Amino acid sequence: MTDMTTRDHRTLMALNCGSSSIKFALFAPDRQRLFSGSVDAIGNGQTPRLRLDGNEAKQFGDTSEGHATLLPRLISEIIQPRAGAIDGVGHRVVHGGERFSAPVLVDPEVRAAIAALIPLARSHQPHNLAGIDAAIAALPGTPQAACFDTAFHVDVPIVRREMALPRSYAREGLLRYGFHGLAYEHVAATLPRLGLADSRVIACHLGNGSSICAMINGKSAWTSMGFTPLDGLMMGQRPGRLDPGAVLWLLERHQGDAATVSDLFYHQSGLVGVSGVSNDMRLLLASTEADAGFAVEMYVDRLVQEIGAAMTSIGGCDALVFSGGIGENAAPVRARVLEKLQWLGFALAADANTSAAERLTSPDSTRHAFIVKADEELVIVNAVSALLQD
Ligand SMILES: Nc1ncnc2c1ncn2[C@@H]1O[C@H](COP(=O)(O)OP(=O)(O)O)[C@@H](O)[C@H]1O
Ligand SMILES: CC(=O)OP(=O)(O)O
Ligand SMILES: [Mg+2]
Repeated sequence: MTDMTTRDHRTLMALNCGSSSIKFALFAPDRQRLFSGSVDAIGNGQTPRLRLDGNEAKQFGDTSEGHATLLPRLISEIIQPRAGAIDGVGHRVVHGGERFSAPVLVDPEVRAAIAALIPLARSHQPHNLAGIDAAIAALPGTPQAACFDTAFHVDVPIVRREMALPRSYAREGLLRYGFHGLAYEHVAATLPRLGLADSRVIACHLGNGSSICAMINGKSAWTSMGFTPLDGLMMGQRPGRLDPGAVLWLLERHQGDAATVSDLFYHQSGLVGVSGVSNDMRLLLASTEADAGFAVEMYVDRLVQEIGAAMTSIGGCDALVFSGGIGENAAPVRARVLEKLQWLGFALAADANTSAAERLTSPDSTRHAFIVKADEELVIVNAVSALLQD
């Protein structure tokens, strides 16, 4: 039990390890953000870059480094000297499987259960665990909480959570879990301010991993990712929806070597695979290579296809929301998507789009599109705060 007085004195840290990035934020006891930052371009051959409080990015580590080596230094050299005492840490954990549908405090048994889900989120779960381990090492005895990306989607109707396979597999846990739930929870919390509390909203979270969530009244009703974060949209390094026949063909082509095919799907496909240039949308938009343009066109086309699936699944759409590194910053991608959806009544306001205004459509547009900046860290810190009050 923790009383209100204790709660009022907690400084909390949120750590969000994505497939190509680490995002972090420190919150004062009054829940004001003390500072925040990110390390991006991890694991794609570029030098990782650290950005603090929106200041200019600077090199952090070298090209060969991944989350596991960057995290301990980030915590001890960058975060701890600025934060002072830290009283609790919340971590994004991408896969919660069937067991975790709400945030939990991490103990060795919970850590082991999170580790057991590594095969279902190979390019995330190890990074999430690296964050947990680094924080435990740097802050021994400090409560650590895990907040799950899958939890937001637990109420998706079962007919959409199961696959068209013998139902015995679903009983073994072969279900469409969906991901990016912390990002969608923040979008859902923002909808009332946009006048969209009681609406059908298609939220497109477009980062290195990209997905869509169709929400009815702020609750997930359909999502494009599935059993793993490989399904749905084309992404930075992942192909998205694939014909299962192509998976079988690739396995045969590689003499049954599942590790090679897994690496192809998690790291060498999507924007980087198609373009042969990079998974980084900034580089693709600036590139003169024909395949870079082709990859961006495919990304947009696949996105529009899945928006269609999302809309028909929930019987319409009152508004579209863009978030994530691409959704918030890649104006040409947003413009192409909204041009392709013009027939549905989305009238792009070109200036608003170029300047990344909150509303991207003109006042007389039949349907509106918005940018909502992703803030998984806020969702995480609120969850830790609630957990520590129990
Ligand atoms: N100014 C920008 N213009 C275009 N794309 C951008 C811009 N800034 C970031 N991005 C893209 O956002 C993607 C990373 O998104 P982010 O949400 O940070 O990743 P993660 O999924 O790892 O959290 C990369 O493809 C990156 O190129
Ligand atoms: C679930 C997922 O794809 O996450 P990220 O966007 O961090 O890759
Ligand atoms: Mg992301």
